[in-house]
Amino acid sequence: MEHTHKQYSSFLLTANEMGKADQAAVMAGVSAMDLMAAAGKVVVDAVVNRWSKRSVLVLCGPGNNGGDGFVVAQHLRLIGWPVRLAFLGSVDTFSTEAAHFYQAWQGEVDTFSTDLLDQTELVIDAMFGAGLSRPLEGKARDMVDAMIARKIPVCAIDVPSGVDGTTGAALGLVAPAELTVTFFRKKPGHLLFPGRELCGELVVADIGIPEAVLDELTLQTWENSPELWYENYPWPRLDGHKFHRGHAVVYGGETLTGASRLTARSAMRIGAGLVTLAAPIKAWTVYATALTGVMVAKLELSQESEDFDMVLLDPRHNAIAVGPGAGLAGFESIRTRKIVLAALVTGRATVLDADALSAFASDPQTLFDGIVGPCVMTPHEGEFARLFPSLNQSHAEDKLSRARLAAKQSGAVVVLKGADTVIASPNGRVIINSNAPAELATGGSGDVLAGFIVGLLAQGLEPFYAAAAAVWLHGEVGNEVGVGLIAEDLPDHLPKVLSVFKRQYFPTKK
Ligand SMILES: NC(=O)C1=CN([C@@H]2O[C@H](COP(=O)(O)OP(=O)(O)OC[C@H]3O[C@@H](n4cnc5c(N)ncnc54)[C@H](O)[C@@H]3O)[C@@H](O)[C@H]2O)[C@@H](O)CC1
Ligand SMILES: [K+]
Repeated sequence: MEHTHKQYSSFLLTANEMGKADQAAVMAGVSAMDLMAAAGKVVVDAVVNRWSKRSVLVLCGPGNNGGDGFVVAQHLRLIGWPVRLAFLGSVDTFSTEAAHFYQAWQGEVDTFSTDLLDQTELVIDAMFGAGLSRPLEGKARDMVDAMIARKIPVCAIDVPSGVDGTTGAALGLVAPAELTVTFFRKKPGHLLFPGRELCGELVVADIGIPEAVLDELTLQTWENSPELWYENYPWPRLDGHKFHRGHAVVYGGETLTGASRLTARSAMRIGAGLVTLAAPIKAWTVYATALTGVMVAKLELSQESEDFDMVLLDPRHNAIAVGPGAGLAGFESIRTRKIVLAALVTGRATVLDADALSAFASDPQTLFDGIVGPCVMTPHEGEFARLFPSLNQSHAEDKLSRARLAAKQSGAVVVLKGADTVIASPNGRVIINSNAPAELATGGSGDVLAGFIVGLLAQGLEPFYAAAAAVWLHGEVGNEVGVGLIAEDLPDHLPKVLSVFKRQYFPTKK
């Protein structure tokens, strides 16, 4: 991805990068004082937009987040809101700007005590933002404890205090916000759980940092959005032919035949020109009866992987998916491994999901060594832990870093699934997805995603974009179907979602 203007809005900045953007803005002539004044002002705008006049307690911490709090308090006071302010720091260690707004505050500065919550209807959480380095302790912790117990509505500045803006981790106790106002761009922690949930509604406001500062940063993280990949999206061409739209091959297992059928149907729906489902002979009739638009190839007993090789001899078969329903019981595991390695050795674009990943739990390196071409792996957390034991959750790495390291280690694009799916490329670029509804967490949903990815790979989209586009469309279809969703609905509602997407991004295309 180049740093084109179109992609600017989906950039995500870590706390460190945000600091650099801030410095670059100051170098470009924007005053730090103006930035803090603007930050406070946009928070007030968002507060007034959401709540009617009520008694407010502004909790200010020792850094610039606290400085923003002083600006907010003063503005709210000027428009007639009852405001009290408590400060957990010392003006002597405040930055010049924060000290300026401390001086400008015309009200009392109360000592930091939970008694202040008694007459409070709204808390402005200006304790810690991007500078948080450890869990809250002492008075700050007691305050958060009391805020949680009393369920007082909170508006957080930048992040709810205690949330790491870069990783979304909660460093200890956090009072969830109803509204979080952040500046310039989102941070990964606004999208990654638990941070995402703790933020409540998120408002991203302009505070006068020039867009051009982004050119000075080497950014590698984006929020998933069609902005990133729509220009590459493979729409059917009028002068096209089904062979121009690729030919996906999906391996179907012997027992759970529903999984790979969903994958094959999804690959068709997303526009693969042709789809062949290759299945062991025992299950062949099931597939042949159930599938209409999808061709079914027979893999003879005991020579399934050799027959699979034969299917792949046809150079038009340009994308392969293995995993959904592939099988792990007894010898099936060995067969699944052989099929995976047969797919990979062709060097063609391959999606590996579910059993294709778990089959290599005992020696993941064999799998990684086999990856010689474009490959997308789509583990959920359980599969990820089996394949990357050194990166699993208990090792305290955040989701972003784990996905990034896994992609580097394996050489594949890694789609680490969940409510906050992360798509990582071996070259370090990462996209966080944010449009998936809870309804998508249902059996078969992953099989559909694998089908969307392989269908896009068949049409020539590069793996990182194919994964991102598929994950986004999967989320959109989930939203379209909503409550009561079952996986079968997903491919069949895709046409509607695609036509909305097409109208929005390609208004002139027929
Ligand atoms: N980046 C930007 O462009 C702008 C940022 N602004 C604000 O500045 C904030 C960042 O300011 P800072 O870098 O000063 O960081 P913070 O205000 O988050 O806090 C930093 C201070 O807290 C201390 N600290 C960290 N964790 C602690 C803990 N658990 N217990 C006690 N003390 C702890 C640090 O030692 C440091 O003194 C942002 O979150 C935002 O609210 C705005 O003022 C305007 C512009
Ligand atoms: K905060």
